[in-house]
This record gives sequence, C-alpha cells and structure tokens, in this order.
Amino acid sequence: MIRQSLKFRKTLTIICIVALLIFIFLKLKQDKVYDIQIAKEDQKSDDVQGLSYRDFNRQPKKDIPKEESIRKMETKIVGDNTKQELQEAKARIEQLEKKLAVLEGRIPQKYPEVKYLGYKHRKRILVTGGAGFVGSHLVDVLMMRGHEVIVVDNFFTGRKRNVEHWFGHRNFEMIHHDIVNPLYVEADEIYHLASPASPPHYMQNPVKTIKTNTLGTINMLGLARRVGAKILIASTSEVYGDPMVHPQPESYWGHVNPIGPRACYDEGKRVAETLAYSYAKQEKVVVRVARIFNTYGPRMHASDGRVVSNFIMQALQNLTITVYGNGKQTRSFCYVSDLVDGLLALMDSSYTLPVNIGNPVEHTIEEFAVIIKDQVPGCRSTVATGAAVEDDPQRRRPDIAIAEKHLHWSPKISLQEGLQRTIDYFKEELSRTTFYNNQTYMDANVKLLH
Ligand SMILES: O=c1ccn([C@@H]2O[C@H](COP(=O)(O)OP(=O)(O)O[C@H]3OC[C@@H](O)[C@H](O)[C@H]3O)[C@@H](O)[C@H]2O)c(=O)[nH]1
Repeated sequence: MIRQSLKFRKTLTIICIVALLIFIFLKLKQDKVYDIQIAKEDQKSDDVQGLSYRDFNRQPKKDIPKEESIRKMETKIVGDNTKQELQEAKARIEQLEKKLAVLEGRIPQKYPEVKYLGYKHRKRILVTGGAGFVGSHLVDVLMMRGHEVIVVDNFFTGRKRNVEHWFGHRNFEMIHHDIVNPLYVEADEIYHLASPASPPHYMQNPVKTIKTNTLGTINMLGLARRVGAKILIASTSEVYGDPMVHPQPESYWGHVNPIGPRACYDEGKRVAETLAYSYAKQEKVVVRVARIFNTYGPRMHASDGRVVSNFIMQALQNLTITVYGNGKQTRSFCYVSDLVDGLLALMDSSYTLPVNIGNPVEHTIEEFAVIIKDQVPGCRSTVATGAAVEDDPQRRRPDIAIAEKHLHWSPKISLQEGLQRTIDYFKEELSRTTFYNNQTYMDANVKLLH
C-alpha cells in the first residue's frame, strides 16, 4: 500500500515537471512571435515614412490612436511653451519701452531758438488752426519771439507734424478742439485762422465750412470779449468774389454768387467780417481783419488741391500740369513768411479796418504753369487745359496801399525764391513717400496746350 502510494506521487511529480516544461516552452515561443510582429510593424512604419505623399495616401489607413494622442500632447506642450515665451517677450518689450521713455525724457529736447521775454512783454496767444499751413508758420514766429502759444486745431486739414517740433516746450500748448464748440481758455491775443482754405477742401463739406466761419467765429469773438483779448480774423480775397474792380482795394464790396459752390467759404468769410465789426461796435472787442490773398510755401499738403501744390507735384513727377479753364485767369502769389509778417504787423497796428495782405505780382495761370515747369530741373511735363471751374474768379491782384501805409508792410520774397523753397519742400515730401493722391476738383478732360 505504502509502495503504491510512493509510486503514484513519483508519477504525479514527473507529470507536473513535464507540464511545467511544456508551459515554459510555449511561453518562450509566444514572446518570440510577438517580437517578430513588432519588428515587422516597425519596418512597415519606416517604409511608410519613406513613401511619397501620393504613395502614402494609397496605403490602407491603419488605426494608431496611441501615436495620435502622443502627437497631440507634444503639440500642446510646444504650443504652451511658445505662448509662454511670447508672453515673456511682450513683458520684456513693455519694460524696455518704459525704460526708453524715461531715458528719452532725460535727453534735453532740441527746440528752435526761443527769445526770453519778461512777464511784462510775454503774451499768451491763442492760434486757431495753428496746426495748418499758415497757422503753423505763425506759431513758429510767435514761439521764437518768446510768447506762450496755445494751438487749437480739429485736424480737419491741419497736421500735428506741422507743430511737433514744439511738443513739450514749456511755452507751447496744443488743444485738439473744434471751435464750432465753445472754448474756455485765457489769452491776450487770438489769431483766428481755423477754416479749410483750399477750394476742393472747403467745397467738400460746405455745411462744415460755413459753420466753422460763422459759429466758430462767434465762439472766438465771444471768448475775446470774455477774456478781453485782441482778435485778428483771417478773412480772404474771396470776399471780392469774381471781382469787377481790378486790382482790388479794401473799399471794393465784391461780386459774390451767394448760392454758388464757393459761397460756403466766400459768404462764410463775409459773415465773419460782419461779426467782427458787430462785436467791435456792440461789445467793444478789439478786432483786426486781414484779407489774405493766394499764399504758398512749405507745409502745404501735397494733396491740398490748390494750384501751387498741384503744379509743383505734377512737375516733380513729370505728370501733365492741369490748367483749369483756358488758363487766362490771373492770381498773385504771396510767400508764406511774408503773409505771417503782415499778420503780425496788423495785430500790432492800430488800424482797425480790413487790410489786404498779398503779393501784387500778377500772372495768368497758364504763365504760372510754365514758370513752375521751368523751375523744376529736367521736368518733362506737358501743360494741358481742361474744363473751367464754376465761379472761378477771373482776375485777382491785391491793392496793398493800406498795408504799406499803415503797417509799413510789403512782401519781400520773390516768386522765384519762394517757389524754389517750396519745390525743395515738395521734393523732400516726395522722397518720404512715393504715394501721391493727385486730387483735383474737376475731370482731367484735358487738351494739350504746349
Ligand atoms: O490744378 C489746378 C488747381 C487750380 N487751378 C486754377 O488756379 C487758380 C487758383 O486756384 P487755387 O485753388 O489755388 O486758389 P483760388 O484762388 O481759387 O482760391 C484761393 O483764394 C485765396 C485764398 O483765400 C484761398 O486759399 C483759396 O480759396 C484757379 O483759377 C484755379 O482754377 C488750376 O488751373 N489747376
């Protein structure tokens, strides 16, 4: 019995050992098969990477969710890193900009030389339209004479660039304001120049033009009355309209079409003069009225639309010089520094009636086109005539006897010299930008003249 039991145990042990060996053998075999499969898969994947895009698309799509999720995770990590780097860079730039502003503030700004005026002689002077073409030149002289200057401009036609060389100066202040709305500042003198002056500009928004010249002028005269300031109103030769008297003296009442396309400006300025003398009579405001004739010079806008800027820009670019109408209409052109001298002399004088400020040297527009063409070296422009502009004044030349007698003023800069300075300015403007919006207020339905 005992022997039988021992034999059975021995047999069982042998069976177990054999079974264990078989299990181990099978396990090893299975692992080997799996390794071979993986190796094959890798080989396939390597092959796919070597395929062209077209071949790849021909391959049966395989399901690899594991790889996709790994790729997504990698993209997310890269994205997060880039964002963080970007944020850090932005913060750094902000820091550097602040530092730059502080350092720039420490460098003393180089301003044009300004005379020192004691408090008895230093005036606080308001210039409306002070960022415009004429206004900015006037501001320069007032600043250099040592006065405190407040510029008010709505930047409709004015530009910050014209006065930016005074930014930060202790005598200079700039207010972005439309004088159609009341203004409350202290001033000893007011030069009221705010209004678009170029025909295409003032015709573009006639309601705004007449509001500026009526409501705006009422606001400025009201301000002058409140603070006891002396005020100079910038009027225009356009109050004479298409004149029947030549040259035009201040005593001429004019010939204006009250409902024509220029009326918003012509009549606006005539009302401004009426307002000035009404405030003078009724409110005892001290007024001066300057009738400004055609003026030109640096800081005119390249697309201003007036004849000087148009012709110079056209000549500099060898474009056709566009004469409106037959070119027989005349104008007399005054260089901007002469005009500014005249305005200053008028403000300082005791003469209270309107005064013509302009240069009496008269040319036809056709002649003027040729003068400009000849003064631009190498100009290959042709001069052409087109349709006439409605209500265009046919003759204009100031009688400056009053200015000569009462202001001891007459223009000093010759047309040739003034044009040279203006041509040089526009040359520089052109080199700053190649863009030129050749804005005109008529169709260039032109026929060749020369
Ligand atoms: O490209 C042009 C531009 C203008 N012209 C002509 O040149 C003459 C002068 O025209 P501008 O546009 O320069 O100026 P205007 O004389 O018509 O008006 C000006 O008058 C005096 C100021 O008060 C103002 O600045 C403005 O209203 C006009 O006969 C006009 O028709 C051209 O022949 N070609």
